[in-house]
Amino acid sequence: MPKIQIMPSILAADFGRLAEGCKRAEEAGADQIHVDVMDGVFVPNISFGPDVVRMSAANVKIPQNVHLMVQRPQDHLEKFVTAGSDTIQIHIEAKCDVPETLAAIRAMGRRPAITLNPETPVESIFECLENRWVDEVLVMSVHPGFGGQSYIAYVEEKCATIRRMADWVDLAIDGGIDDQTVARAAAVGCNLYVAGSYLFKQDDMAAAIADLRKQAEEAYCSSL
Ligand SMILES: O=C(CO)[C@H](O)[C@H](O)COP(=O)(O)O
Repeated sequence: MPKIQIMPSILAADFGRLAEGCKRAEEAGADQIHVDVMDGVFVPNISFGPDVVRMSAANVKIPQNVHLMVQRPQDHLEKFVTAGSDTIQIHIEAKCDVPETLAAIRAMGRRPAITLNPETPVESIFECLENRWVDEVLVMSVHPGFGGQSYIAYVEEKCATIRRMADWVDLAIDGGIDDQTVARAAAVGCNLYVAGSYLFKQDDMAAAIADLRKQAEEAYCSSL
């Protein structure tokens, strides 16, 4: 079974105390910090740039999982690598040469990942899996751009297809993950869980992370 990992999204942290938010997530048992980068073009919102990745990397020891919701990821890779990104997720819908951009991420010593929006057919990423251009796939279970949206269940079919095709890949899910949805995502093969608003609103984030992890492990095991 692939390792179950919980990745709090600092999009849901207090922007006035981001460093504290990163440390709080690490101390609560998070496996990675998820940083949502939005350019206001690919998605209708603007969030963080490489300096926020640099800040997070300076404040925690766990890896930086960086989600580029940007139109032209190829123009920004070096800055995000230098800032301390460990995994870099680009969108299949971005305006770039996808194989070339994924190869560039790998050549810079980072983990390449491909992301797809809820309405994007799963077939669009088959080539990435068949050629092992990626170490990770991120399935969006909300329309990207904002935290706090409801989980879109129809993406589960895509997750199941990806897991059937690639037992080696880290399969992440992002959007609306909480104590009601994590087991559903695990049952279709997801092993990495991005959770923003649910985790940051908790008084006891450590208990919430432990609960998500336990639910995910049980549901993943039962699906085997
Ligand atoms: O990528 C994102 C938005 O584009 C966020 O990571 C995602 O929505 C997580 O937030 P929440 O857990 O609040 O749904």
